[in-house]
Amino acid sequence: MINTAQSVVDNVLTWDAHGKTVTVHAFDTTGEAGVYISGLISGALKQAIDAHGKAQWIGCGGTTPKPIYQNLIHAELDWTKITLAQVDERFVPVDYAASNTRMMREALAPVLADADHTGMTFLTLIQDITDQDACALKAEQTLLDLNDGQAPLFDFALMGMGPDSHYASIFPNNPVNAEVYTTDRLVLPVRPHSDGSEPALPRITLSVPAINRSRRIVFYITGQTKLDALKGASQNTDPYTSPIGAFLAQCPVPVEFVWAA
Ligand SMILES: O=C1O[C@H](COP(=O)(O)O)[C@@H](O)[C@H](O)[C@H]1O
Repeated sequence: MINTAQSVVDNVLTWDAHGKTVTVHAFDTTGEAGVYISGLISGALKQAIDAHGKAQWIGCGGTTPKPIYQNLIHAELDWTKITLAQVDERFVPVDYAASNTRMMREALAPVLADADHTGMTFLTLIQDITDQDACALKAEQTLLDLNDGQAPLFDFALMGMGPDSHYASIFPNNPVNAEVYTTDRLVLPVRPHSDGSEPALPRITLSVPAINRSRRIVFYITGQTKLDALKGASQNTDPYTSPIGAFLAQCPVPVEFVWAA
């Protein structure tokens, strides 16, 4: 275990990282964590619908969040008033095994909009599978169209982090890191690495300024390896080598982590 000075109160771990406090809600099981996070999401969506008549949120891909999405379908929500967009995606057809879109559609199927539009709207970032740059531009336009040409404000962001400390499709040592924190773009293409490190596939990601346009940002991570990676990377704010550390340092809203052993 990484030796970061931390305090633990009522299963909440905290430590300092460059003047900010990293807060981790710890659970013994993924089942308990899943119930907790789906409660956070449904609460935020309900609150947004009550306040603005609609809710918009973003969700990550990978393997960890699938049970969260499967849990969420049991929430009593007016799904027709909700739009879910992706945090990031592999630039692959949406029926491929590697597709985050495929995973999210499968997990959320019972509440997704059908042909009659009675359900939650799901916006995939894959808006063009022939050209990665065009795909990112079209995905950005789709997000703008959702909000009468304005950049959207998300009511909730469900984020994940890999053991290499990448989040969204923002990986250590990728050239996109030079612009993804400061760009005016909402969506950027991410080129694959050729040295065998991740990302092996081309990707499409929301930019950091786009993710920052969230009222609440919650990362869900599991296992000791990821917790240790978070502790280590949170002490390094270099956007090139330590994506999550850089994200925490710049984020204008408090970021929360939920961790299950
Ligand atoms: O590649 C990705 O990885 C991260 C973490 O995924 P996990 O499988 O370790 O949970 C995920 O948040 C991101 O959306 C995904 O594209």
